Amino acid sequence: MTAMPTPWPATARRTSDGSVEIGGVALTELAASGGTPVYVLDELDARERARAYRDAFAAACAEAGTEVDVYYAGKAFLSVAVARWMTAEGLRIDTASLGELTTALRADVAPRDIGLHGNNKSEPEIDLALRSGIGRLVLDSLPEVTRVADAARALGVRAPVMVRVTTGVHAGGHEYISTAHEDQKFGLSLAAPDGGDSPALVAVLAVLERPELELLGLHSHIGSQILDPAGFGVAARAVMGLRAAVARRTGVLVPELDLGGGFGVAYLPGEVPLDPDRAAKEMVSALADAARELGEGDAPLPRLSIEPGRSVIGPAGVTLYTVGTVKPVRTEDGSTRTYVSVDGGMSDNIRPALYGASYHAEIVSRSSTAPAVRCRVVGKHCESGDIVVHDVALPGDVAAGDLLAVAVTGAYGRSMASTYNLVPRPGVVAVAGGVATPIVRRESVADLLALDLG
Ligand SMILES: Cc1ncc(COP(=O)(O)O)c(C=O)c1O
Ligand SMILES: N[C@@H](CCCC[NH3+])C(=O)O
Repeated sequence: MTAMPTPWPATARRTSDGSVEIGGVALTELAASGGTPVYVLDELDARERARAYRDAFAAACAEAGTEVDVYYAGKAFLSVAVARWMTAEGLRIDTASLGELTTALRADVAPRDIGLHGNNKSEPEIDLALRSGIGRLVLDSLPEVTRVADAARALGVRAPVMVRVTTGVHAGGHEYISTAHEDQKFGLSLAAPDGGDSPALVAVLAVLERPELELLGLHSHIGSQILDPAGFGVAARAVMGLRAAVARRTGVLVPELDLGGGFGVAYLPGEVPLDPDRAAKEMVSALADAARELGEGDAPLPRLSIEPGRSVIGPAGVTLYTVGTVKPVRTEDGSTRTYVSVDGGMSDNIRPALYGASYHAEIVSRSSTAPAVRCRVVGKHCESGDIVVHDVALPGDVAAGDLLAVAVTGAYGRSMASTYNLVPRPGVVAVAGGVATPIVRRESVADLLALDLG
């Protein structure tokens, strides 16, 4: 039995017959009993990653004399079971919709350990957040300050809030997933082009004027799939600057800063993920440097929070497909590429089509001594952009019936899945200690037809 290297999950092993098991569960058996495609989540791997963030940030913060809360960003993938794993490892849960919030509550996450994001929160979202007493709502615009304050007044509660700011730091893997540059929909800008108050400062002052709101902190999320931690430091300093401006103007020292998620992972063999220890040190030293430069002297550093999603659940997940049609195709440069079709595609993983994202795949039902050939793994949808893996070397004898696993699909796979072509969404199975536990049921055509009102 051989452990499989990055980007495969921690417990992935190739056995002596060449097939692969994860969490002690043979993928061939999993496919035979439940069918494919299926998302497989290595519980131990996900929990280890959650602990790594908790421990790295707790250590860096303790050294600097402050504390940290780690919120797992449920948008990466949330189910009741995953919410429970995360809280068992000491993480809180960050949600971004009624569905995510309801799932976290269904998992019995303590409401005070839940956060709610959204640039356009609905009335039912705000209402559920306030009624259940969640720990924080992250406000994203000036109108939302009024809406949440009014809703809190109507319910007779005080709403704990943060204000999300955009620092101008442009970081991350793709324009669509960078979130702190100026020309996009999230947050309130720190920039004050006309020399007046920045939109972020205006919103903070508006929060402080409403007694129904309790200002917990300032929030910055600069993007996703970030591999260089420097951007976190720049953002931390910028938010510390706003905190100082608020203190000068009002005397209020905002107690907490959330520096968001976005920690990058290795999708391909040989890639180096962002190390949680490095990210923690970068963020915390930037906070301490900024405090010193701002002349805050002995004042305590703000409490820190972060919101990792992808880096906790992404590498813990693989998608298991069955190979169907295999077709050699002549390319424009005169060479041959083998198109390997699988029984899923862009409906279970939109990231290659949406972001040009790269993935790694291997045959996991057997080993082969056949020389490798250049392959493109494609789905079953009516779209030529329905690509699962752009370029991968697979054994030349790859054939219908082989099982193929794609690595690092635990984040933004199932959570961004669609039913394009009325293809039902795959289920999610957690594997650990030799046991496979379905945690999200596979959708069926009957489920889809149940929505069709005729
Ligand atoms: C506000 C916020 N927090 C956390 C995350 C999680 O990001 P990631 O999954 O890259 O860690 C996102 C998504 O990018 C986000 O928008
Ligand atoms: N969905 C994106 C990242 C999330 C962006 C959320 N702010 C991805 O798959 O990479």
